[in-house]
Amino acid sequence: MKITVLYGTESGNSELVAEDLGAKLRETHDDVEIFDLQDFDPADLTAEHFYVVVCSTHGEGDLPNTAIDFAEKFDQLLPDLTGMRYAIFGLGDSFYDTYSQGSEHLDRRFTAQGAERVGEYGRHDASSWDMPSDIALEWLPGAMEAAGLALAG
Ligand SMILES: Cc1cc2nc3c(=O)[nH]c(=O)nc-3n(C[C@H](O)[C@H](O)[C@H](O)COP(=O)(O)O)c2cc1C
Repeated sequence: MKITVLYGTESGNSELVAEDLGAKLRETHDDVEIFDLQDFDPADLTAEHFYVVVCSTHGEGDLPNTAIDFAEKFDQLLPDLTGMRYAIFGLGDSFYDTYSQGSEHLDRRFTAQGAERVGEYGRHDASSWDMPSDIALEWLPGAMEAAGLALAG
């Protein structure tokens, strides 16, 4: 199955996570693409692909810069996402009351349009000592198992 990694970021952490998850996925899958959400048209979402979504939180629990236009276009289009499956990994900082809510704006939109989230909702807390990619790479195998997709050990 084709896998598309989508990321929304403001200061680059989610991009690094997306690149590292993409590299891990490419060890097992031939067809893995990675897009910044600002370069991705919501009309291109399809049940033919499995999506791994990585997105941070900015403002007060808001989407990061590179995801804002995508969300606006999505709301105009309201694509039928029936049959589409995705896993999601959110970045945030538990210092904020609005911890990790940025990615949830995408999660809500996707499920409202009929897509199915699989696996645990992944999260990285910038107040922890952990590197975002380390936590994301620990999260990925469970998400891929829930999706029924293989991953190199
Ligand atoms: C100005 C600013 C506002 C932020 N607001 C929130 C927030 O409301 N909730 C949250 O959980 N994290 C918040 N964060 C933390 C970021 O989500 C976190 O640092 C994340 O790793 C950034 O990822 P990115 O580089 O992909 O944008 C904020 C960070 C900054 C700099």
